[in-house]
Amino acid sequence: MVLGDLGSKLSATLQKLSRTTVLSDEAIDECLKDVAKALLEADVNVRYVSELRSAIRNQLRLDEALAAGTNRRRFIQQCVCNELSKLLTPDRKPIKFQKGKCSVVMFVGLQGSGKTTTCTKFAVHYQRKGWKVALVCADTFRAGAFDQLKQNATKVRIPFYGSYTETDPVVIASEGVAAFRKDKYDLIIVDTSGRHKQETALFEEMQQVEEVVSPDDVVFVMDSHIGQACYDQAKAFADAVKVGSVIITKLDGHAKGGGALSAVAATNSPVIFIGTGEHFDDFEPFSAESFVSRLCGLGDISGLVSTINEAMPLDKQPELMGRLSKGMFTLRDSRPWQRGVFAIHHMYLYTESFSCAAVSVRASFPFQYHLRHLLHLFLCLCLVPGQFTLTMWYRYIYGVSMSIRRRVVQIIVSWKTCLISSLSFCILTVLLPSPIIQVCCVVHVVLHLLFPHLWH
Ligand SMILES: Nc1nc2c(ncn2[C@@H]2O[C@H](COP(=O)(O)OP(=O)(O)OP(=O)(O)O)[C@@H](O)[C@H]2O)c(=O)[nH]1
Repeated sequence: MVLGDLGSKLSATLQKLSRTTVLSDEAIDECLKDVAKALLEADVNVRYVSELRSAIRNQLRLDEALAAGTNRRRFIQQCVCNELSKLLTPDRKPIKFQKGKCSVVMFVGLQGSGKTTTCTKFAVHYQRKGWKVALVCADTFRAGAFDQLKQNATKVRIPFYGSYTETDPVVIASEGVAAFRKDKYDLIIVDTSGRHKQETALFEEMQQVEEVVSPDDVVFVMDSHIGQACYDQAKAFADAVKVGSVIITKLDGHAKGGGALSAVAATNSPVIFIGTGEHFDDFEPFSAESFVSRLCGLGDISGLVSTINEAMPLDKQPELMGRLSKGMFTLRDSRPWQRGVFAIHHMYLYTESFSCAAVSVRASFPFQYHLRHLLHLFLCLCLVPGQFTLTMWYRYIYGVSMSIRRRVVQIIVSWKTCLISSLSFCILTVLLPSPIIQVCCVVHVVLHLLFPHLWH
């Protein structure tokens, strides 16, 4: 999970509060101190941390007016989440593009922040929705920038515009945008050179590009590793051009990520996507509530629902709803959905949302501690072989009585299945490093090897 470090510290703090027997003022103070410490360590700007702390304090003062029976611990956890969400939700709403109306988006940011890669990811995201998308390379500063964009665009089959001979980015940008506008593209994405706030000439050039292409949105691309320096850099860009959205990149590494909060505050613009890897699929739409909820370990049911909506083949949904309403939903029915989840590489998010949701019912469900592992196990059994049904359990039991000779023959016959499922489990063990899963995986692989006929 992105921002894993900050997330685990925040959820540990909030869980510590839930375990406190007497919820005294000291316990609350200590909780707020731990939250502030976790945020500071994650490079969140000092000013915002102290603002957040006093905002939570103010909300807690209202606590006295709470109706009897309200769970104070839950209320405090909710306050922390709400205030963090507020920090990530500026007044300005994300700009909505319309298919059929030609929109231009200009990408700006520091050198090496990941603009060119993010431009392609952004283009791919809209291309998959059926939009007509094009890329323009207005980066003449870095040698090889055009080649990089050309390579990326060719790989994903998106038309592009750039020049090896023209050195003026303003000319390239205006020619490229005019050409694609003429061809009625839905979305034209302009990549610009990376620059630093001290480079006045490059800043002026960026303003000139903005003037000629008149973008509908200017996206500030920020590397999540830059830490406390982020606020000043983001502010310099926001003062120079009309930044309307932010994309945070490289959240897959060891980034502390608190800079995201600073970038939002400095530009007063929402984070629209996050980059979580070098591949074009490593790109996630950003929702402040879901993000903060997962960060605080409170589960993300709305995220799970939207993931399911994305993953489930649309033509299967009415049929599925019908079966659900008749109480006829079986493991077999959930299979296309599971495969869909795999297909869009959301497995991690999916299990994460589930397990977080399990943690959130901790108070009301006595076996909740094991629920998280059971859910992982369930997913592991259902998802990986993609063939598991309840009847398999019975076949396991009957398989034990088979003769050794038949077992050996079966193993030889179905070695491919064994190999694939063993490899799948090894990958799963790496993805979900929980001891129970590891034991289950080993047992499962052994059973596969001993009774391979069960998978036919
Ligand atoms: N791990 C990781 N790497 C990324 C991500 N986004 C981009 N990168 C890598 O960061 C490096 C720089 O990315 P570029 O897209 O070339 O950056 P740029 O902002 O266009 O660079 P300039 O044009 O010099 O300003 C490349 O090696 C990318 O593969 C991300 O989300 N995660």
